[in-house]
Amino acid sequence: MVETRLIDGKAFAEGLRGRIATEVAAFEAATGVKPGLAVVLVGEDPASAVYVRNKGKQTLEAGMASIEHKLPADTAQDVVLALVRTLNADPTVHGILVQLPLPAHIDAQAVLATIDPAKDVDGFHVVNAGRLAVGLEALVPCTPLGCVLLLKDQLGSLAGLEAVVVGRSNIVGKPLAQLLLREDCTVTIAHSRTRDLADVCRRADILIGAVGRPEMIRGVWIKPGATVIDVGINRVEKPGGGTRLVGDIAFDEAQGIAGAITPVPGGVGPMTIACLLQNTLTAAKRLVDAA
Ligand SMILES: Nc1nc(=O)c2c([nH]1)NC[C@@H]1CN(c3ccc(C(=O)N[C@@H](CCC(=O)O)C(=O)O)cc3)C=[N+]21
Ligand SMILES: [Mg+2]
Repeated sequence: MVETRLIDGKAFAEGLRGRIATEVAAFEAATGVKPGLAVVLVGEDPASAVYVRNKGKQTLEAGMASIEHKLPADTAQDVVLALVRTLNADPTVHGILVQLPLPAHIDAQAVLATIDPAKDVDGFHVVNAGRLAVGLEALVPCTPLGCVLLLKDQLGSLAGLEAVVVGRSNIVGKPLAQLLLREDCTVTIAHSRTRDLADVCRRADILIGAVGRPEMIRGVWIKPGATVIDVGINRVEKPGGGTRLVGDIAFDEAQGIAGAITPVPGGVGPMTIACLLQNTLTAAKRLVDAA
């Protein structure tokens, strides 16, 4: 039995946001440019509205400008594309985030492809995905970046470790595998069709849940002492009524097995927003250097 450490992503993210705020102030003093983040929200998904509000608040707290565009759910795709082009051309905007998911009548790939890759602070444009894959300077997706920052804080060097990423999405699983490769991990991407998933997970020194299925990864799938990162944010019904958030990992079962684990909430989620602010500052610096 090991004592399982809690990885406090909320506290780490707070510290990171403080360091970013200091850098933003120095950048503005040196260049006269205040980094600006534009967030586009189409429709009224309540969870998305909460995330967008948190992003706006933390952007302002970091000393950056927050530009919010809220469009009705029935907005035509051409209108969204025209807004993105306007933001691409706006010199006060250094980062553009179009909140996903988009309503079904809008082709998300077409919208992402329209964002200037230099302002693509989500790192979802194919140019940034490709640049990450071939090892060029890129804007890197925020959730994977946050996971790697937590892992390096816990473990120091990740070189040679076995990492298993459960989940193959374009926004988490695939870019996270690329980042872990860059850290010299031995990387496996597992998913819903993986055979003997429990055995694959038990190989992992670093186990990452990014499938979006509540508590799917069980305690006995974890190698004793492994570092476990839970990307899942699933809202589930409580037995007595109401809802609560759970991750993709059965958190209670992991106690006494995992060496360390991120909680949900308070783990990866806050790191995602901190990394978004980091990417906005990075984009602003590169845009000013290129001007
Ligand atoms: N273009 C785009 N980029 C995104 O990065 C993006 C997106 N679309 N669509 C939605 C998802 C989700 N997402 C989260 C960000 C922060 C928390 C977060 O801060 N969570 C807190 C609070 C959770 C809660 O209480 O609801 C926590 O885990 O502790 C969660 C989820 C970013 N997303
Ligand atoms: Mg996923």
